[in-house]
Amino acid sequence: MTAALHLHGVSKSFGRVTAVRDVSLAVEPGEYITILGPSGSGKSSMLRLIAGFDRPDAGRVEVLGRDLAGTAVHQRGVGFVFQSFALFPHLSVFENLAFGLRYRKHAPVPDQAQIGRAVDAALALVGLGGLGPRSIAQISGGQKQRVALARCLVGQPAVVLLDEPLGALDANLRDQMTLELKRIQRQLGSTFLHVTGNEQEALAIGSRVAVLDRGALVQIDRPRRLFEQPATSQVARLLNCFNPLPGQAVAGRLVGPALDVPLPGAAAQLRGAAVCMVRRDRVQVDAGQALHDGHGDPGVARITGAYLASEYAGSRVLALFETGVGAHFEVEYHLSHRRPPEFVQGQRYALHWQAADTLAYAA
Ligand SMILES: Nc1ncnc2c1ncn2[C@@H]1O[C@H](COP(=O)(O)OP(=O)(O)OP(=O)(O)O)[C@@H](O)[C@H]1O
Repeated sequence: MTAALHLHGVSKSFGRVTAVRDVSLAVEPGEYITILGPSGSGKSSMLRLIAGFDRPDAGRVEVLGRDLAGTAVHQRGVGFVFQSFALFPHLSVFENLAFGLRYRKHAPVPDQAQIGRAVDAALALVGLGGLGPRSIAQISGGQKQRVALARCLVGQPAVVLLDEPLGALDANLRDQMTLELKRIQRQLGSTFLHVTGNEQEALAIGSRVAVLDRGALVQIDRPRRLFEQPATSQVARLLNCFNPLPGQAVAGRLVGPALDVPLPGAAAQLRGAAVCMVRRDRVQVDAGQALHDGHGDPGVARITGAYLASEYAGSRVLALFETGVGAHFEVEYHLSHRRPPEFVQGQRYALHWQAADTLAYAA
């Protein structure tokens, strides 16, 4: 099957900064790809190269098998939704959508009735049927977001690029639009690339998630696999649900001043500087045997930590411990299936988990 979008070894530098580093990526028609990366990892630069706002220094971009080198922005079959929406404030909602169809350089639509049908269909698709006559000043932020999306979709692009599309919305609207974006994409069956710095958004929306780290594509996987098997410690950090434990790998164990845990499986072969990643919701806390070092059971990893505080976040509680290894160690309790005990501030506890649940990486 011809990929909807195919990047072949695409790179782009600005002076000394390499914003996009040898990225290759094939996206099937109908896929919803989220692109996750920290600030400055090259997410927007990658979208801009696909849209044709910038030219790659090396590599090529293809849409539906067509090499886009030298193809102008408006002839690429690619639509772009800006975080700032970039709507025409003096035009009505209807005219914001109609403008592009009427005046675009490639295949403009002169027929008013045809424009009307296309605009109405796009507004209905994003849930704004009947809002065409309103001025942009008379609609809410969430509605502006939908208008920006409809304006992109009305041109029927083969690939839709969304640059942090939910960034300007408050939390409730963001959740609502997360579902809406997926529904709209499914209904259209078109191909979406959606940039975000938010791991929950990336995992919730993407059929696959592509992770960028310093301009390089370090992993692309289905959300569940990404979550369970992050390819690098950087990917694991980005997912924001692991405790990093830095140390030295020696004879099948990760050791440090306050650390001595078994390395699981093939990771037992690691030597030298390494980091273990421990999922916050996989950790058990025992008050009774706080200082027992756990060497007795090779299947269990254990460190000790002094309880600091808890953070309540609705259906979850995060308990924080000072272990002397790296940053604060966090234990997550999903209240639907376990409750935290009454921790005593300053008291030391044993923090333990199945060694097989540890992820380990060379540092
Ligand atoms: N036009 C430019 N001129 C110079 N440097 C640039 C330009 N565009 C991007 N960069 C640099 O390239 C790197 C990647 O930037 P980019 O905006 O693509 O990252 P990002 O992942 O989208 O970040 P954010 O999430 O903060 O928007 C950064 O170091 C940035 O400063």
